[in-house]
Amino acid sequence: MDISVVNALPYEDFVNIFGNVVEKCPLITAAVWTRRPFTSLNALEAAINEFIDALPESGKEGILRCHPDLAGKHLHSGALTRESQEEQTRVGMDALSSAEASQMARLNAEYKGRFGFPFVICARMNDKVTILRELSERCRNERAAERARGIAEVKKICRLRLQGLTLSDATNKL
Ligand SMILES: NC(=O)N[C@H]1NC(=O)NC1=O
Repeated sequence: MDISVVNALPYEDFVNIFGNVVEKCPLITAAVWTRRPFTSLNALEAAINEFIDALPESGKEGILRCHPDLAGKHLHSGALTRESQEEQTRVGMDALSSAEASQMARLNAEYKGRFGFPFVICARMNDKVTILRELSERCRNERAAERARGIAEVKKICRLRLQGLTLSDATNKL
């Protein structure tokens, strides 16, 4: 997909197409539309990252709170966004053994109880073993370090979602 096509999109289309590159945060996409023209997709990604970095810590925590739990109740009820459903399924979060599922539920609850936001990790850059290990280790971090780490993972998820969109039929037909 040519960046000139992206730059020509009215904001309604821009938000429809790119609105979930940060999970359930279309406001970010709507805000960066004003930064057009982008010289490349990397420049669009950079504008999103700058917007996130400029938020107060409460805003960054808000972004984390928009993320569903990994292997949580929404995965099983089919209530996730399409992107999240794909990412979680691809890494086998829907097919955990009962021991893995209960370990994940226990650690997710412990993490949320400690920090007040959910554990976020870029599922597509991990597998279920590394996700469980990271979840267990990151429960021991300080809150500020975890906020920063979670946001770094949000940016990785965003990058992969942007790349996926530029290759997808939806955007190639624009
Ligand atoms: N909680 C969490 O990390 N959620 C996610 N990670 C990811 O790659 N997709 C998600 O929905």
